[in-house]
Amino acid sequence: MLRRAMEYCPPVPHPPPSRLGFLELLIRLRRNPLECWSADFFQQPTVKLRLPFTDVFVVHDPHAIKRVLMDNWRNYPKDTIQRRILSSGLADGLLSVDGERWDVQRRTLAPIFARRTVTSFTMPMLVAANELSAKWATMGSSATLDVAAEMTLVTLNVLALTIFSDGIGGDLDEFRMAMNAYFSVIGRIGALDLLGVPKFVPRPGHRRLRATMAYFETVIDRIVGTRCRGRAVPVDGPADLLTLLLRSPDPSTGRQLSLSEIRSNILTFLSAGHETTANTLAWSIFLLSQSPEWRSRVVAEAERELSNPDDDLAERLIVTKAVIEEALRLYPPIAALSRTALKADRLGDLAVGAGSLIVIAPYVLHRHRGLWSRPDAFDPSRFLPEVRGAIPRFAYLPFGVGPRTCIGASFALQEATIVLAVLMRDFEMRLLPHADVQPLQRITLRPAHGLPMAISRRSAQ
Ligand code: HEM
Repeated sequence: MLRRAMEYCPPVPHPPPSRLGFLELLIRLRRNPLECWSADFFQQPTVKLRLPFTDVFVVHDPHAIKRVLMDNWRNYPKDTIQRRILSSGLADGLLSVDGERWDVQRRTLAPIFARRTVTSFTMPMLVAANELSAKWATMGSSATLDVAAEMTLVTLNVLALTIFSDGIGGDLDEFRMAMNAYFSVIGRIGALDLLGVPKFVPRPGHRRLRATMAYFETVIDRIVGTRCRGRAVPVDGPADLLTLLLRSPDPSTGRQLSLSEIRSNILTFLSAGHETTANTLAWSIFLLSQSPEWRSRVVAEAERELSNPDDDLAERLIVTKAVIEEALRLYPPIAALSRTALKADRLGDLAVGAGSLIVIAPYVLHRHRGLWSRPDAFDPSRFLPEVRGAIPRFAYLPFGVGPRTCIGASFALQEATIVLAVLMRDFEMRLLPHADVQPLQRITLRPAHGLPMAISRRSAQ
């Protein structure tokens, strides 16, 4: 009882008590889609809505989720809104392609993200975490920083070190600024998208987006060109993702990815793996700043395990990983997934017409009253190995599920675990008193006003 009274429930927008009208829905979708979920969505398994242009099924019934994302997944391709929001400009990458092209790319890329390859990236992940720690250590005894922005630096650095181990070959800051510009344009759901206005009708900011894409392509082409002449990859090339991409044949046909597919996939990994993991880290640090109990457990584990940095390091950081998984539950970086029904289907008792829009929102699912106890409370113990198996399989989907599940899930979990452990071992991080921390859904779910914190070295205390 006492424990419950002390439980920390982190900030979220207060759900409107009743459904929103269409105009209010449009306004809130543009401002912050999290504000659209009225209280009933957190209680009902599946909700059918009629919008002017289509029926929408908001699906949080585990059986129906299984049908849409696994059993009948070919009937539910990504819809145009998700395609535009998540993958603008990444036309040939795994996130965007469908049908036969997706089959080939997924088969070809799967071994690159297999467990053994990912654990071999422990060292570059540690290098990036230690570089950030060394930078913070030079900043004096009580520096103040936007920790959310710092996390985007470290995750971009991890990707730079694991994709191109010999560096981006230019200015990492310039690349990061281009990434920020890219995300600020693609992250907004506008009325033109909701009303199904075709792609050729210009959206605000999209001219700038084309210039940013051209910049990325030039940088990546220069790196690929330096690494290999034509398709000849040096046999002693570095053991990084670029080498794996250049070498990987499709296991079924032996065909290699084209240079354009390689370029799109590098860009896809950079954009799909950068902000998502950065926000996971930012939310984990924020949640730990509010919980002395979990903070000291993570610090004790980090001090014990980081002294032995083998490839299995992340697997030994059990408490740290539980905190990250709880942060992914409360603030899932991809807060909503959407699909279109190609043909008519049934989801339980409901008939779904061809062309209907299906929305599955991890943000709602993870706080669903019918699936979780104390859904709004921060409690990483739900994810400790002895009880984790009790979480229903389709109740927790930070990485999606089924054939189109996130290919980088183990990469992201390993990276976030290692970086969080290093920073918690080395620093005390306190939220500034005036900080107003609120989640905002753009392309990813991030703290709306950053995460201003006072940082001081733990060894110096
Ligand atoms: C915490 C970090 C991450 C989260 C929360 C996340 C989440 C997701 C989700 C929810 C999907 C499925 C979307 C859908 O079904 O519509 C997805 C797909 C994908 N993710 Fe991640 N992701 C993360 C990190 C990464 C990383 C590090 C990479 C690569 C380096 C990556 C690459 C991809 C790709 C390529 C896909 C498309 C897979 C396909 O369609 O076959 N992600 N991610």
